Amino acid sequence: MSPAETKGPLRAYVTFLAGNGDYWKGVVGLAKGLRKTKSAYPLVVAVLPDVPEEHLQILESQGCIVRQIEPVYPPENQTQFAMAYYVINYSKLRIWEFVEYEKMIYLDGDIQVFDNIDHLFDMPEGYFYAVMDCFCEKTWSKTPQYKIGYCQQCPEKVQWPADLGSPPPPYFNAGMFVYEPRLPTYYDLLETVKVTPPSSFAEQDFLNMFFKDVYKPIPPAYNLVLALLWRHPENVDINQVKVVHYCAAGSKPWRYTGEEEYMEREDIKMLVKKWWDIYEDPSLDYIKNNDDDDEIAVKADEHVKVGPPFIDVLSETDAVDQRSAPSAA
Ligand SMILES: O=c1ccn([C@@H]2O[C@H](COP(=O)(O)OP(=O)(O)O)[C@@H](O)[C@H]2O)c(=O)[nH]1
Ligand SMILES: OC[C@H]1O[C@H](O[C@@H]2[C@@H](O)[C@H](O)[C@@H](O)[C@H](O)[C@@H]2O)[C@H](O)[C@@H](O)[C@H]1O
Ligand SMILES: [Mn+2]
Repeated sequence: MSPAETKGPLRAYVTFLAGNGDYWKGVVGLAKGLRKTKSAYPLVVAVLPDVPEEHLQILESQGCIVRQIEPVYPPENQTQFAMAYYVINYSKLRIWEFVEYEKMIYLDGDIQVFDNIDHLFDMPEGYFYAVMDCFCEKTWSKTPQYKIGYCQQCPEKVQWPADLGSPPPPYFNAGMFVYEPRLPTYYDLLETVKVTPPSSFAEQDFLNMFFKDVYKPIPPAYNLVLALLWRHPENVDINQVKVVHYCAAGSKPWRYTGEEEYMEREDIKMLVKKWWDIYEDPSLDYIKNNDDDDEIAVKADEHVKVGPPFIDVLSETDAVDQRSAPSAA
């Protein structure tokens, strides 16, 4: 059934791919994982210009909708990001311009979905939904919360000291979130990033600041940040986990060696195997059928470019109306 005949507003999952390295394998795994859960929605991949054509064709062969985006850079800064490559993650902000979709679920390329989570699209509009992060890994060592041993996953363990003011508001991991692409929000994001000094967790810190008034935490089952397994096992029921985020050092399944700290754990080995079982399952490969001809899937050599023409068209019509509307999450 082509989008034109589909009932109701368009929805999709979306991920982000940059560089000519091996993250495309994560995206292929994600596409196959969503197919295995029988999700009703496609996977859009926002790709930077440095992603090789060969990788784009692999993604399209797996039924992904490839969308070219331009990079977004933070203002000039001397910041030491927790990981130097985090600077490219600001480009994730481009997914707010995919306004042909009424609602999207963003998933990092190092995430796998093991149970159907389509029901998240039916949560009330106007909020930004994501899972709370953990502050206990070394990547947080420069932050005040790490220095005093405070983590929002166990706020009773170390009280937030009064002389540091009020405790930090709930803070989400930006590897997975439910959001509503809207042009006024998109323009506001791009303008605000220009005047916001970067910090350790790059766009994740920025998004937490930007959406702090509409952020709604959802359970860790929807984005298991692996560190919770050894930092806060009491907060995790591994049998209830629907989405796994392979963000701990050494846990990217397609690069897994088992050598880094915690990587020899049996639960980590089991989750990495579960990822590989999907990645290598030929029955989960995309099979193009004639219905798909009407899909937005593009031919190999002409990736849909999102940019001025599309935005210009909108800005002559709806965007003006939308600007008067309150900006959604
Ligand atoms: O070389 C890279 C690094 C990152 N990413 C994308 O940016 C996301 C965020 O980076 P990463 O997941 O490595 O951060 P982490 O969640 O591990 O901190 C990845 O999942 C990918 O979708 C990418 O495509 N190429
Ligand atoms: O650019 C900043 C990144 O910040 C987040 O990763 C971190 C965070 O989860 C820490 O809490 C963990 O300790 C760490 O391992 C992990 O890499 C997002 O997953 C990623 O998508 C991206 O936004
Ligand atoms: Mn990630």
